[in-house]
Amino acid sequence: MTPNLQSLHIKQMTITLAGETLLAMHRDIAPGEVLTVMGPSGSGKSTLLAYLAGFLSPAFQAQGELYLGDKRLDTLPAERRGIGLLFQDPMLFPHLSVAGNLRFGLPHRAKNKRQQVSLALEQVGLAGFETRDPATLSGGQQARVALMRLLLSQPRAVLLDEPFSKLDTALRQEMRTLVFGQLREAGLPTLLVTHDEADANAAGGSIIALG
Ligand SMILES: Nc1ncnc2c1ncn2[C@@H]1O[C@H](COP(=O)(O)OP(=O)(O)OP(=O)(O)O)[C@@H](O)[C@H]1O
Repeated sequence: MTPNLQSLHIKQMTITLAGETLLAMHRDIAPGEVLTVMGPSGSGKSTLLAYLAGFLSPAFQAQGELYLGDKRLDTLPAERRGIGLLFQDPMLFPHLSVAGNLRFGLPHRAKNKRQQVSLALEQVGLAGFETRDPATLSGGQQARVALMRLLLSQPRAVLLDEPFSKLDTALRQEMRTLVFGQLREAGLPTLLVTHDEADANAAGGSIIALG
């Protein structure tokens, strides 16, 4: 089934903190596009991600609207927005096997779960890893499982928060190619927050500088 690809629309967004404007943005992110956001500490990168994902602290006031295609998101709670997140820590569940972690990503109604999990592992060079305990995987292998758990959850848009910063240099380039390749192939609008210019270059899209 081909998913219905849609753009993410950030419309007239202004976020204020104690009466001061912290962030303002008006931007569309097309299917398969990666928009990179860079900026110094305190410039509002985490705040932007929290606004988009739906867990902005009540300390902030947000104005504007957020849409995925023509569906309004900013009035929906986080779990109904269809936005997937990938952080610097893979955050695999330690009490579940690799397959259990991937099955967790799959929607309840998904068919052929076992097959989908095996296929996802094959796609990232981890065929046969189903029964492994995540703690026995290398950092790069854990990052691959986290990526596939995200994709299996069928997000409609993706937020990446410094996703490569914990990986060593050699692995970092490999993971950039894998992550951006998979997200582009899936046609997902993606927003990347990073301090690393090499991440931004690998993402291949526009760059917004905050602060
Ligand atoms: N819950 C909160 N209540 C009040 N102020 C906050 C809260 N969270 C963040 N801030 C403030 O909002 C501003 C933006 O913070 P934010 O965490 O978004 O920056 P950042 O760009 O992600 O920084 P870093 O790169 O250090 O993670 C900062 O001035 C910070 O002190």
